[in-house]
Amino acid sequence: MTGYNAKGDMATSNGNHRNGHCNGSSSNGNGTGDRQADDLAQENQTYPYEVIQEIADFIVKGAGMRPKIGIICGSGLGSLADIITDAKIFEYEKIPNFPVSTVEGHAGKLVVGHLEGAIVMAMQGRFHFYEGYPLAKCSMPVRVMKLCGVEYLFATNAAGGINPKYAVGDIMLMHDHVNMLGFAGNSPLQGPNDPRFGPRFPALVNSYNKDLINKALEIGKSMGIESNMHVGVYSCLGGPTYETIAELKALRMMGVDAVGMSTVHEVITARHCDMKVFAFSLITNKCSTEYSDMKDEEATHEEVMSVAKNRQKACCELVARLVREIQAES
Ligand SMILES: O=P(O)(O)O[C@@H]1C[C@H](O)[C@@H](CO)O1
Ligand SMILES: Nc1nc2[nH]cnc2c(=O)[nH]1
Repeated sequence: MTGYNAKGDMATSNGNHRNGHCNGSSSNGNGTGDRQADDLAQENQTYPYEVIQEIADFIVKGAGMRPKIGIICGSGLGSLADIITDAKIFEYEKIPNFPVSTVEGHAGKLVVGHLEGAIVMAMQGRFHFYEGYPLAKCSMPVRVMKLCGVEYLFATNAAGGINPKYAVGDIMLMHDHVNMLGFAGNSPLQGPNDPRFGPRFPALVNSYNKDLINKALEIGKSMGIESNMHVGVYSCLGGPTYETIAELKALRMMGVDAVGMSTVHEVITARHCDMKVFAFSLITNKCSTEYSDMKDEEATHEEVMSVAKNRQKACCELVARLVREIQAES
């Protein structure tokens, strides 16, 4: 199989670099390297269709089943994959050309199995821009899901609540996003477009499936958590820093309700290849937009993980029941 380095570029050796911080030096073994090929590879951070196909084939063959729904577990929400039965588990290290998870709360396992009658594949661990991965690499698994047969992407995340009405532990169903990394000229679709995945210029106005949002709201009602559920706008920043008050103010002025460090590039990649998307944020911390509100407490990843742990039951139930409804309709 073709080797790709940690930047998602073609490597000329057959070694799969497993470290997110590859030095980018030539790997053709002669010490000088084919500079032209290296430069081209650096520019082209996308994975060729054939490589994605090989990874998908590896997973489908290894699992012995073809998933219809893909789930990305946010920070501390890995238990979403624990409710999958008859599971075949793939450690990221053992999947050819797959990146590795480097963040606490992201176990680095792909779980394929049954949930509520549907075949699903769940990522226990996603890839973030701040880990040193280009966006195309962060969202490469979404394309793998597509070629495995996935039609629906469920993306979940932990996020800070900017909307003053949001409380810690609330769930915000995403109905739109502000792509801050995109504002800065960064996209998972940068580089040559392969029309086998999707069009050069995809539209994103209907990215978040309204039917799935409505179903989730109904499920929330029947779970008795409707007052802890919102529909709102998420924005992804590059991280790994949490935001300053001035940044939070600016995001709020732009209509952002919750802020995180993921999901948007996954959604863009999923919509590009025509998957139906459902996404939600678990509000793990409140973000104040006023200096006068500043208290001693600051956001920490420990707090994020602890809130996610406390709310995992509700998140699992929401996901499971939505999967059941999708399965019942098909
Ligand atoms: O993977 P997600 O977006 O759920 O993780 C959020 C963003 C950072 O990775 C981390 C910060 O606490 O949580
Ligand atoms: N950027 C960002 N990501 C988060 N993930 C969980 N909480 C936060 C937050 O407050 N800001």
